[in-house]
Parts: sequence; C-alpha cells; structure tokens
Amino acid sequence: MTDSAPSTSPRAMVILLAGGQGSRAGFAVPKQMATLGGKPVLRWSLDAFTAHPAIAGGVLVANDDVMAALGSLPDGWISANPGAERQQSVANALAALADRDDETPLLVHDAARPGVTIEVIDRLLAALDVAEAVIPTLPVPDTLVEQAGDAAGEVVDRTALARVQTPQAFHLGTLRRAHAAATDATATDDAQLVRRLAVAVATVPGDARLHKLTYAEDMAILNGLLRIETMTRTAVGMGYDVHRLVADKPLWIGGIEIAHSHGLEGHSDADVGLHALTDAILGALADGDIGDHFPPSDPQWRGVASHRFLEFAANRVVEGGGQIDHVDLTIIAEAPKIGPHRSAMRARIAEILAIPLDRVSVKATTTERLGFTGRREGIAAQAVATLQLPEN
Ligand SMILES: Nc1ccn([C@@H]2O[C@H](COP(=O)(O)OP(=O)(O)OP(=O)(O)O)[C@@H](O)[C@H]2O)c(=O)n1
Ligand SMILES: C[C@](O)(CO)[C@H](O)COP(=O)(O)O
Repeated sequence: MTDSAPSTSPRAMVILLAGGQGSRAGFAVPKQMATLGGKPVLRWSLDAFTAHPAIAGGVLVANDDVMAALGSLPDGWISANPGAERQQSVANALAALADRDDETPLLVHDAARPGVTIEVIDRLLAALDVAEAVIPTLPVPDTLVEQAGDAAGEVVDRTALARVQTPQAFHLGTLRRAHAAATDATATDDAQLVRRLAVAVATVPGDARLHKLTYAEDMAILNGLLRIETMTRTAVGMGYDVHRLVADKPLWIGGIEIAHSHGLEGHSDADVGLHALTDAILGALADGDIGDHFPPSDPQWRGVASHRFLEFAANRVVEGGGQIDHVDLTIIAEAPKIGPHRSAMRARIAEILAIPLDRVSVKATTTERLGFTGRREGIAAQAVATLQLPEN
C-alpha cells in the first residue's frame, strides 16, 4: 500500500482584463492586441497563466473583436463582456465565476502587463495561504514632489509609498464581498475595494517586467524588459507633397509655425513636411497613404494639426511591433529660408515620432527660381523613412 499523495490539482482561477480601449496608447487597435515579440500583448500573460501548474483556468474579459482576433481560448477558460470601467469588467468576470466556491484562489490581472512570471505567481499564491488579499509592489525610484502648475511643491516622503502592480491575489469570496459593497465604479484596482472592507492587504515584491503598457513608448520599454529579439526586415518608404502658398495664412512646416507673409492652403493645417513624412512611413508599411486614412472629404480633419497624422503613422509602426530607424525630410521652397528653423523642426519631429534626435534629418533646397516652387506659388516636400519591421 502506498501513502496517498497530497492533492496537487490546480485550483487557482484568473480574471484577465482585456476590455479597455487603450486610448492613451493611441494605437488603431486596442493596446492589448498590439504586436509584441511576434504575438499580441494579451497572449503573453494568457500563455504565462496557462503554463503555470497551479492555475485551473480563468475568465478573459474582452469584446467580440478581440475575441475574434485571438481565436480559441485555452482549456478551462471562458470569456466575459467588458464593462464601461475596469471595475465593472472585473464585476462581469466575477459573475461568470458564480459556480466557484469562496475559497478559490483568484488572480486579477491587467492584460496590459504582459511580463507575468512564474515567480510572481508563486509569491502571490504562497502569501494567499495566510492572507485574504495580496498585491505585488515595487519601491518608488524617483524623488516625488507635489506639482502646482509648472512649479515644484513640497517633497513627498517616498519611503512610505509603493507602486502597485497586477496580478493581485484574493480569495474569491473576499473579492465578491468587496465588489458587492462598492457604491461607485471609481476604484483603479481591486485591492482598494478590499481595503474598504477593513480587510488587510498583504504585499509581496513585484517585478520590473510587469511594467504596464499605457503609452506607445511603453512598447520599447517592454521590448527591453522582456528581452525580445525579433527577426526584422528593413522597409523604406518615400513621401511627396505639395501645397499652394496663399496670403494671410499661418505657415506650418515640419511641425512648427514660421512667421511669413504667406501660408500653405489645405484642408488641414497644410504642413507639407509632416504630410510627406506621414506618407513615407505609411509607404514603408505598405499601408496606403495619408488620404486613405484621413480623407479630405471628411470634415473632422478640417484645420487639424498635422502632427496628428504623423503620430498616427508612427503608432501604426509601434503597434505592429516595428520601429522607426530614420527619417529624412527635404523641403523645397524659395522662401522663407528654412535654415534658421531646421533645429526646431528636427526637435519637433523627433518628439512627435518619439525617436532620438539623431534619427531625424531635415534639409532644404530651392529650385533656382524655376517651376512653381521657384515662382513662390507653392512649397513641396519629400521624405524617406527607414523602418525595422518584424518578419512574419
Ligand atoms: N472597461 C475596462 C477598462 C480597462 N480594462 C482593462 O484593464 C487594464 C488596465 O486598464 P488601463 O491600462 O487603464 O487600460 P485602458 O482602459 O485600455 O487604457 P486607457 O485608459 O488608456 O484607455 C487593461 O488591461 C484594460 O484592458 C478592462 O478590462 N475594462
Ligand atoms: C490596476 C493597476 O494596473 C494597478 O497599478 C492600475 O491601477 C490601473 O490604472 P489605470 O489608470 O486604469 O491604467
């Protein structure tokens, strides 16, 4: 006769939140579906949870489009509809877990944090043996001050503060009670709802790899933190644009306003330089042109600042897992003189594209008084963009 082994069957469940819009990231797709290391951001944490031996399954909160793009769910996983706020998405997932008992260990996680590790799951579940709620935290590495407009105010004692990450671990019954007691939907995480019940929330060390994808530039940070090395190919695109010069209009070129007797005519602010750059990036992506994405017939683009178009193109690169290596813009104008404004244009373009200054070139030329640019009837611009894109 052999001793019966202790039960090791997986018990823990996960609520994986992928129901947000990702508006701060500004991608054309919700940020959880952006490509990171060859797969959607959401897949990273889903794969990590699925591979962990203590996890039985979970609820993925996602809308129909995300579900369709993701395909089938792993065994033990079901889906739930998002709510308007994160807190309501968690409540919907809790409703989908109605058949589970109150003692079930539960992890609630933002799909926007792809870097889930075995170690952090282990730490949370171990701590949950002796606590009702556990969260991963990290120290605050910067000096903190109160901000009053543009002025720095009093220093805030950071030794008493911590940064809160997800996954957050609870006994299912505890989180059910916390959500049932909530009187509004303003909680930014679940642990704060539990604390409102006067239940203690324990902490364990978090992990830098759990960095949250909030803004487009977080994709580059996550690539580094997760040590993602993707096979890439170089893609080059070119763009060309022309706008007519007319009297008494502001002149925008290369993202800055230049004092001049004439300005460029167009549906938007007519920034010929940013338009050429936008088309160069879209060209390298083989993703149409500026008119396809921002039709002049659409009144919403009337008078709009052209940095919006360039940001859109740059975000298309990042959300597809690529990066901009270099852009080179040539402005063709008899007047005004572009030289005095080149530095400001380079800085503004680097800022819009979120790339280092030394990856942005701005040049200018005249056409020796020949042609429409030489006659000062209009200004032309041409641009080349060099991208690194993931191999399919
Ligand atoms: N109604 C919502 C809002 C957010 N989330 C999820 O909660 C996590 C954390 O939210 P956040 O980073 O704020 O994501 P978004 O709400 O998508 O971002 P934004 O506020 O920029 O639109 C994300 O994984 C997001 O998909 C959700 O499931 N349901
Ligand atoms: C839940 C969370 O990720 C913990 O840090 C955070 O509160 C989400 O905040 P957001 O402003 O909704 O992104």
